[in-house]
Amino acid sequence: MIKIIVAGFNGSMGQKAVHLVNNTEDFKLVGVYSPLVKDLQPASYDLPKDVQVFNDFSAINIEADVWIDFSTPKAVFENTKFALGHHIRPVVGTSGLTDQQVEDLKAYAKTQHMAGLIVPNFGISAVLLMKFAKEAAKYFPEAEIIEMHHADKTDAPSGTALSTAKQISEAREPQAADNKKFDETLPGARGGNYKGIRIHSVRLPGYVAHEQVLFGSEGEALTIRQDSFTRDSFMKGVEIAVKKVGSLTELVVGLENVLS
Ligand SMILES: NC(=O)C1=CN([C@@H]2O[C@H](COP(=O)(O)OP(=O)(O)OC[C@H]3O[C@@H](n4cnc5c(N)ncnc54)[C@H](OP(=O)(O)O)[C@@H]3O)[C@@H](O)[C@H]2O)C=CC1
Ligand SMILES: O=C(O)C1=N[C@H](C(=O)O)C[C@H](O)C1
Repeated sequence: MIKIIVAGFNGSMGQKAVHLVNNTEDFKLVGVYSPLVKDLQPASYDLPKDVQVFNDFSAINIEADVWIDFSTPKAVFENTKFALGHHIRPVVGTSGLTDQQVEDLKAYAKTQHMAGLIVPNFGISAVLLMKFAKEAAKYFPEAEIIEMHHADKTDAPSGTALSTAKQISEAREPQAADNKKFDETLPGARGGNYKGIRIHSVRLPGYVAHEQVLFGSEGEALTIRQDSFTRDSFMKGVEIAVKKVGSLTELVVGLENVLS
């Protein structure tokens, strides 16, 4: 039995994660965490009666194997550190960790002799998009990313877009940073700049999570696109991550590392 805590259980993804845990053989929900939740009735969030509801770190004193995190970009670093420090393996879906924070967490995991998984995107379509983009970058070094999300998403760019940009930048020939002088008559028109890769973030009602990577070269172009139409589509990846995180020996980034 894998004993699980879900952080951010009251959010859109947290509720899906709670449902997944409640309905998966060998998974047991032992606790849920979200700081603003007070006097909550377990039934209102589809929580089994014996689940402990926590609204602050200091009260979390239960035994657990895995910490699923779907909280907020502001909270994810401290949450992950807490889990590692309490020997609960984190499976982190929350976006917003900077490259430096990921490095710091990896180093901290080592000092704690702990492992875990940070997953920018649990969707297989997104995992494949990143794999294909990395491959294409060897031949098409010039790339831009457009990510499109629902209007409630507070952070930009998406974690997936940043992860895609990181992988493209690591795969392509070293390039001079994008230092072309653009005359931005509307500031921000050229998007964010990750090591020379422009990222454009769209936030609109009706969308869930989508990304396009556009590669351009002399006389030709390649576009790779993925679409996540429902939040349920991420849950297969969460299930795999929770089942596989126990076999890892360090803090790892990317679902591809546990897909066989
Ligand atoms: N990796 C992946 O495949 C996916 C990742 N995500 C990411 O997951 C994250 C959550 O997304 P989503 O569910 O849509 O967002 P929501 O805003 O719906 O949920 C976030 C929840 O976290 C709670 N929360 C606030 N502070 C903390 C804290 N310190 N610790 C724990 N919980 C906290 C919030 O509670 P309250 O409302 O009371 O403040 C809220 O219920 C985002 O970063 C998103 O990008 C989303 C989809 C897929
Ligand atoms: O907020 C979301 O919805 C999503 N967030 C993740 C991200 O920032 O990349 C993953 C997916 O895009 C959905």
